[in-house]
Amino acid sequence: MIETRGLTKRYGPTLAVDDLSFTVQPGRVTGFLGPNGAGKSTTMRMILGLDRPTSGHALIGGRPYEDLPHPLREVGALLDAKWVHPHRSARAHLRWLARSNRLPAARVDEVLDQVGLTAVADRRAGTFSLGMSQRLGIAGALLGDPGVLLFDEPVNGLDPEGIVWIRRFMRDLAAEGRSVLVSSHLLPEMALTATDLVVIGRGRLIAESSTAEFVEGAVTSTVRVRSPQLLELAEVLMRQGIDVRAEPGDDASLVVTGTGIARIGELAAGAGVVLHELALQRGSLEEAFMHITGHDVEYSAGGSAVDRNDSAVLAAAGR
Ligand SMILES: Nc1ncnc2c1ncn2[C@@H]1O[C@H](COP(=O)(O)OP(=O)(O)OP(=O)(O)O)[C@@H](O)[C@H]1O
Repeated sequence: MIETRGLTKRYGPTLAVDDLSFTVQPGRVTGFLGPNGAGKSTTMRMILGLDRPTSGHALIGGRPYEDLPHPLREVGALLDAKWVHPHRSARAHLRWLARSNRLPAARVDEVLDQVGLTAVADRRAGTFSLGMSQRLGIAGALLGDPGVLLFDEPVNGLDPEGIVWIRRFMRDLAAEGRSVLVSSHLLPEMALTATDLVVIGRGRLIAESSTAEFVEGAVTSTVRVRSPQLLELAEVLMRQGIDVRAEPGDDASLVVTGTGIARIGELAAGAGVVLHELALQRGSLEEAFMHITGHDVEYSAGGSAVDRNDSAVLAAAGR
């Protein structure tokens, strides 16, 4: 389990992480979601003891990283796949990692096999594609067979096959009972990978919930209604306080927001209005996330744009 409580990091005038408290449960893939510059990497570095919090703390299995007697046995991380020495083979790199962390050498072949790199284990890491480098980074994270794993934007730049592999691999790791925290700036990606979400913006917690709940709140559904009695129908719905709008260039249908098809059908029947079509239209996840991260936090001028952005997310998450 990972827990952060009041975690805060200030770099000079920049408040990179602001009073952040969340929990990452075992047996789940938790997506750590936020736009570029939201503070995801900084948070992960603090969890891993690579950066000192200005205040607050992060705990792994109840202890701060620096108090872990055998860190690699407790926590593994993939932060930057390209930090491997380019002239070292994958196997030599992992052997060095195992030796310097007093882990059994036999683990090297096990993790190479686990990530599917056995056949290229003696090739120099500098010749690896990004996907292979990611696998090598993951092999390193798994050497100590840790219960907690952190992945920083692991699918960035991967081809579709690599993306599918990583998604499945993370889910398998969680199914083994591990706590898996994976960062991304893409909601659609997280919706396919994560069971839970921790969403941050400008260093602050915006939502902590199951992915299903978050997506449900973020995606707006509308209903398209076609009727030969459109005006009467609009009046019936508006009398109930239901939001109705016409689509430009389409005078045969209405778009209704904030209520389901059953209620619209019942209200129409009650008023004797004939319907030709009732169609539920779900907004896409891309649209939802555009709405949520409508402003790039790093590059927006002043604070107000970000505040609007944050409140949109709060509304979307029903908080
Ligand atoms: N070493 C540092 N010195 C100064 N500012 C930093 C440092 N590291 C991060 N920051 C700033 O802290 C904020 C959060 O950055 P961070 O990299 O944690 O965000 P992120 O969510 O991981 O974004 P990205 O997806 O772009 O990596 C940004 O404003 C960034 O410029």
